[in-house]
Formats: sequence, structure tokens, C-alpha cells
Amino acid sequence: MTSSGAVMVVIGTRPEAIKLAPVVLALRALSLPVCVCLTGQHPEMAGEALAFFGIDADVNLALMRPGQSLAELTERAVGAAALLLARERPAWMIVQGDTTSALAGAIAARQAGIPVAHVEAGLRSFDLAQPYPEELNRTLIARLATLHFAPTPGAEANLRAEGIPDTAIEVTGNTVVDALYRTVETLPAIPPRPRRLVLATLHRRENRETAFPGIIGALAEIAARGDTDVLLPRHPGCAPGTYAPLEAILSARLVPPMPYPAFVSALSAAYLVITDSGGVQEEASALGVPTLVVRALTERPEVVEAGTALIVNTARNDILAAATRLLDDSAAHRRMAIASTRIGDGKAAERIARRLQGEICAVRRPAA
Ligand SMILES: CC(=O)N[C@@H]1[C@@H](OP(=O)(O)OP(=O)(O)OC[C@H]2O[C@@H](n3ccc(=O)[nH]c3=O)[C@H](O)[C@@H]2O)O[C@H](CO)[C@@H](O)[C@@H]1O
Repeated sequence: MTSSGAVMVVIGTRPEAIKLAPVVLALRALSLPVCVCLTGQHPEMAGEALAFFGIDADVNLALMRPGQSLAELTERAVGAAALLLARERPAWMIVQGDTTSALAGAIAARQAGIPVAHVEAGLRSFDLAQPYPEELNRTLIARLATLHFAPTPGAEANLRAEGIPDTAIEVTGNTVVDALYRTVETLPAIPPRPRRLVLATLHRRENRETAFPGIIGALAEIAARGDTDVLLPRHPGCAPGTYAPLEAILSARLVPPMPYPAFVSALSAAYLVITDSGGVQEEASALGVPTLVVRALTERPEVVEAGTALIVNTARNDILAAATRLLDDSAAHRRMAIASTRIGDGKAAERIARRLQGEICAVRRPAA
């Protein structure tokens, strides 16, 4: 099969769009042809996030169906990606992170003999049950990838421990910081707020049934203090009733998923973040916004080492105690409010594009 020489980029969800947009732009800046393929896993939000960066998808596989299981999505995504790869014959396939779309893209490419580059490689919680299915997906993608773009030295160490050779790993920083820095530059000045903003996001699948009521209960109490505004953009993966206890509290605002620049603007203005999101931990650390992680663990130890995040798990009283401390003790808050570059320096996409350019040129160059 003759390759078209293009790089195919598979994007399923909003965070993949945000984290791969800088890579698409960096590849284009090197005049490498790029084919952007949406799987439709987050039907509107991924396209919307790409559009903010001036990127239109070349292909939309529109794979989501109501009530579709993860197994059905995986099966349909592998099949559709295989057909697309047979038609487009790219030189490389890029997948990002840990979604079902990324895993399906990697399987289809590997089966078609197309090398896979994995962006945000090597994050590990070492527990296949949490985050689920993300830990499973990213561990499997590591077995399929040819090139592993690790965001941090810690992620690189995880890959080495799994037997990935040094030559196949490059430490680049996380592209989320590239996207963030670019976006912050475009924001208008943020006016001062009468009350401190507590920005929350919640969506982890393994927390939905058991842990959400406690977390929401803690958020409701924080809102009831009267000296904070709690803002919680809903996640499309969560049922509408999930956030019910917050609805009745005046200073709590439940809003639809926010467009990426509006979310970054809120994050920049936030006094405190409470989240189970991976990307939001990274962004808050880069901006120096103190963060309470409402999970049992994080696969991003860098945000804890940087001092910007604390793992508080999901018990209502623990969340409340940690939030109250940061709201009432300004010195404790100040100690955490220091922007860190441990997650990335804003140049990750450039490093990824240059390495891929080198790989593509090495194949094209005739043997001496
Ligand atoms: C286990 C795990 O940690 N996995 C992660 C997971 O994603 P996540 O947990 O980061 O997912 P979310 O929280 O949905 O997205 C967050 C992004 O969304 C933006 N945002 C948020 C609210 C809003 O109203 N509007 C927005 O625009 C926000 O700025 C941020 O960039 O999959 C990714 C893909 O593979 C992986 O990279 C990543 O490891």
C-alpha cells in the first residue's frame, strides 16, 4: 500500500480536541499534510473546541448512538477507522490520551500497518478500575504505539518500566499547556468579582453512582456560606438529576458545558477548583489555581508535587474541611497559588511535530 504521506489525527472527545489542536497547528506550520478525523464520541463539543483554534475536521465518523455501550462504540470505531485508513493511507496515525476513540484508532492503524504516535503517553494510576475505562485504554495503546510522547519525566519512567525502549519515547510536556497559553492570550481582562469563585467539574464514570452525592453535598455547603459563587458546568455524560441538591442554592450556578475559552476565562478567575477531571488539574496547575482533586488518586503526581493540588478523595466532610481551610486561611491559599511548568512549558506540540517530521523524512530519504 503506498502511503499518502499525511498524518491522520483521530479525535473523539472535547479534551482530545483541546490537546490535539496545538499538534495539528504545529504539523501544518511545518507544511505536513494533516487529516483530522472526528469519531463523534462527544458530537458537538469536540468540533466546537477545534473551531476555536481555527481547525475544521476533514472527516466526521458520527459514531455515537443513544444507549451505546463501550464495547459497541469500540467495535464501530475500529471498523470505521479501518475503512478510513484504507482510503486515506496516512504515513502516521496520532491518537491522544485514553479514550475509546484513541484505542480504536490505534488498533485500526496497527492492523493496517500504519505506525501510531501516542500523545500524552505513560500516565498511569496502576488501577484498571479507576479511572475506568481510561487506565485500560491507555495501557493498551502503549502496546500498540510506535512513538510515545510522554508529557513528563514521570510518564516517561512509567513507559520505561513497561519495557518501551528509550528511542521510542520523547518527553514533550503536555499539549494542554500549549492550548491554555494560546487561549489565555486571547482573553479580555477579567473584571473583579464581588464573591470568590469556586469552579467545579465532575464526570468520572466510576464516581457517578456512589461518590457524586457526597461531592455535590459539599459543593452545596460551600455555596451556602454566602461568600462564594460556585460554578459547575454540567458534563454531557452525566444524567440531568445528578446535580439536583445544588439547584436550590442561590449562589450555585449549574450551567451547560462551557465553550473552552469561556471555561479558561472562569478558571483564570477562580479562587479554588474542585474537580475529578484530568485536564482541569493540569490547567489549574499551569495557572496556579489551588485545586482539590475529588478522586482517590491522580495519574498526575506533578500537580501535587508542584503544590497546586491536593487529593481529597470523595467524602463530603473531607472535601468541606479542605475547601473551608483554603477559603478561611489566606496564607494556606497563597502557598498553593503558584503557577507551575511541571505539566508543560507551552512548546509540547512543536516538539511532537518536529519529531514526526524527522520520522517521515527518514522513511522518504533514499538509503545511502
Ligand atoms: C483519566 C483522565 O484524566 N483522562 C483525561 C480525560 O479527560 P478529562 O478528565 O480531562 O475530561 P474533561 O474534564 O471532560 O475535559 C477537560 C477539558 O475540557 C475543558 N472544559 C471543561 C469544562 C467545560 O465546561 N468546558 C471545557 O472546555 C477544560 O478546559 C479541559 O481542557 O481524557 C483525555 C482525552 O484523552 C485525557 O487527555 C485525560 O488524561
